[in-house]
Amino acid sequence: MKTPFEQVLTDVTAKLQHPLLSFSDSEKLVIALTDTISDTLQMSLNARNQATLVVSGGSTPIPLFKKLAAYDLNWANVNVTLADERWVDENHDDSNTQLVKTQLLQKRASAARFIGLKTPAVDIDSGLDSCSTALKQLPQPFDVVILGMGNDGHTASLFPNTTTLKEGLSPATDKLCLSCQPPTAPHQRITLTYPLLSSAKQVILHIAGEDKLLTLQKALAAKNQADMPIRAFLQDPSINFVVYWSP
Ligand SMILES: O=C(O)C(O)[C@@H](O)[C@H](O)[C@H](O)COP(=O)(O)O
Repeated sequence: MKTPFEQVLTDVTAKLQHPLLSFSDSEKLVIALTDTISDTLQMSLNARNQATLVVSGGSTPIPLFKKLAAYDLNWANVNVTLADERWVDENHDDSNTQLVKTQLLQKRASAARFIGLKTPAVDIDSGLDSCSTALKQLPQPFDVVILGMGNDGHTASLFPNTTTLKEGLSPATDKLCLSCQPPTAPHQRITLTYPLLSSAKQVILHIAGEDKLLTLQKALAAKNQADMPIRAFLQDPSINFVVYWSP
């Protein structure tokens, strides 16, 4: 007899068009995900002598960052950038740049080349051009994109029902990044757009907790992407997208 929660997991797995890897705890997930990321980066280093890893902010990836930082890779040839950034200076505690520099770019990974999204521009919209120029210098498609998800269905800084969301999710946009003013979260944000994120060789949604699995179930139960932007990824069978979940 399945518990109600096991039924949610079964339902989500059945409805997803992409694989869901579930782990009994966060530590096991982090070990498996670190192996996947480092193998993919290593393949690219072998083939092209460089690799690009795109990471998200939030609290979920912190144990992953710590583990990855100690991994034996030629980090000097690895580019690291962000799926999104809050429009705050690096010394602000909400800065994703600060998070990545203090949690990921340590130990062996301190040799990696970090490309941030926050610029010295006076405001966010004036910063988009130089952000886009920096992103264009990175080899594309990216090797690995790690996304998180909020319980409102946002991912990166593609927030529900925001003014720039339609363009951010449009497969036809030629923009690499956009600004976003989330009504439900602090700070203006810069986010990479859906076509850029989703074109990565490997897109990983890293989520933890029963609440996130229920959010995923809700996202799979209807179609409107403006209400839950994560649906853009869930509904696209052409992308290489995998969900990693632990309680
Ligand atoms: O910088 C950010 O806020 C993000 O990139 C965002 O999309 C994050 O991944 C989710 O909000 C999940 O955050 P948690 O991991 O804290 O739940």
